[in-house]
This record gives sequence, C-alpha cells and structure tokens, in this order.
Amino acid sequence: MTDETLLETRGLTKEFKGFVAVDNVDLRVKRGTIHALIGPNGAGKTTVFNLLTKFLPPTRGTIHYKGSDITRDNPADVARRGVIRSFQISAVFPNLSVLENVRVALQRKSTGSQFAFWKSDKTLDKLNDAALAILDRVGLKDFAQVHAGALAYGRKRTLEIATTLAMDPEMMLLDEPTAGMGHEDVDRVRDLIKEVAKGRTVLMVEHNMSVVSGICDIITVLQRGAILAEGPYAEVARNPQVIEAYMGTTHA
Ligand SMILES: Nc1ncnc2c1ncn2[C@@H]1O[C@H](COP(=O)(O)OP(=O)(O)OP(=O)(O)O)[C@@H](O)[C@H]1O
Repeated sequence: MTDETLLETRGLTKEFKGFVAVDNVDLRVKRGTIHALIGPNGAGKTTVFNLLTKFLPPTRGTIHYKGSDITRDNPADVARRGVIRSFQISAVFPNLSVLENVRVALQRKSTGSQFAFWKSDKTLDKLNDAALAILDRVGLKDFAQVHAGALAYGRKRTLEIATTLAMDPEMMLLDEPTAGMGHEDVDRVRDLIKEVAKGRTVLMVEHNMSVVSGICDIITVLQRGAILAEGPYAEVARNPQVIEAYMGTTHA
C-alpha cells in the first residue's frame, strides 16, 4: 500500500428528479488497497459505481484518476485507462465455453484483434494459453470446455472475475462479488479477490461483512447517499452511527 491516491471524487452528487441518490461524496481510493463500499440498501453504492464507470453522468462534482479529471470520459475511455468493472452474469456469454469467454475478454483488451479469424494459429494458441493460465489462477481450469451457461452460480461469478482479470485492469471495480453465494463459494471468492488484488487496486461493493473484515483495507460507509464513516474495519465496526445505520437490516 502506498499513500498515492489513485481514484478520487470531489463533491460527487447524483440527483434523480430532485432525489439525491449520491450526496457530495469525497472518496479517495489509494493505490494497492482493497477498498470496500458498504451501506444499507438504497444507500447509493451502485449509483456511485455507475458514476465512476461513466454509465451515469454526475449532477455535480468531479472524478479524478491518477490526477486526471475523467468526469467527462465515456465508459470506454475509463476502461482504456485501466479501470474495469466486473460484468454482471448477464454479460457472461452462456453459449460460449468458459475458455472462450476468457478469450473474448483477452481479445477485447488487445486493440484491433476483434478480427481474430485473420490471425495465425500461433496467435490464437497464445490466446488459448493465456486464457488457460487465467482459468488456472481462478480455479476454473477443469471447466475450460464447459458451456458458461452450465456453470453453477458461484463458478459463474468466478468466471466474471476471470474475464475482468483478462482485461489486466489497474483498478478493478467489483459489484457484490459474493452476492447470493453459499459459505464455501464466499470463502473461495474472498481468497480469490485477495489473490488477484496483488499489484492492483480494488474497489468493491460488498454486503458480506466477513469478506469486508477479512480482506478490505479501508471501508467507506454510505448512508442516504453520503459518507457516514470511513476507515479500517475494526474502527468502522465500532462506530455508533454505523451500528445504528445497520440495525434492523439483514446485512449487519
Ligand atoms: N435511475 C434511477 N432513477 C431514480 N432513482 C434511482 C435511480 N437509480 C437509483 N435510484 C435511487 O437511488 C437510491 C440509491 O440506489 P442504489 O441502487 O445506488 O443503492 P445501493 O446502495 O446500491 O442499494 P442496494 O444495496 O440495494 O443495491 C435508491 O433510493 C434508488 O431507488
């Protein structure tokens, strides 16, 4: 971990017809950290992600990446800068094999290679080798030839991480990577995130507190669109305002 701020928002605000979903958020994500964004349902976490990846324009405020103002970037610009968001399951191509899904992501990364059928067998072999190496890393090598649509839920989410990894992001945005998983899958994905975070920066929305406490360096708590608390887990978890915000929710 360094002290360098990789991603920063200043006064980030998003209003939907007068309703303030994200309220004056100053977020700082330091290089090399795993940073969690938590908060009760409706706190604005997904909207923050949509603002950071430019799926939504902010009403006010700015976003900076490595010191550059990226507020006016489009989603492709942000991805080109190395900020990649994990895709939701719907973006995993169910009729392609697990290997092919990763290969598509690898091809998307290397510009111009959409025309893979023009490439030599040697180049395609290289892509296959790279895809297999990624599958090995995430524990899906044995499923390389399986149709992605036939994977169990936890493995589909793992494939999502694999395709994100294939883009070789400098910063990974993970949207509830363990949502809906059983204990075993949660533990596996938690370990996997810690592994793939090496040499990268991760910002993740996560409801599972065992994941957050286990691997996250810094936690930002959102409530009604605004930052309620921020710090290491042990500090945030004993903050009376945070405890109150979570009381009565199923995610505490
Ligand atoms: N396109 C939209 N139009 C109107 N209101 C919206 C829109 N998107 C989000 N909201 C509202 O903004 C608030 C924040 O929503 P958001 O999905 O960001 O919360 P969240 O913290 O991700 O919640 P969850 O944990 O349930 O996913 C909610 O009250 C939601 O209804």
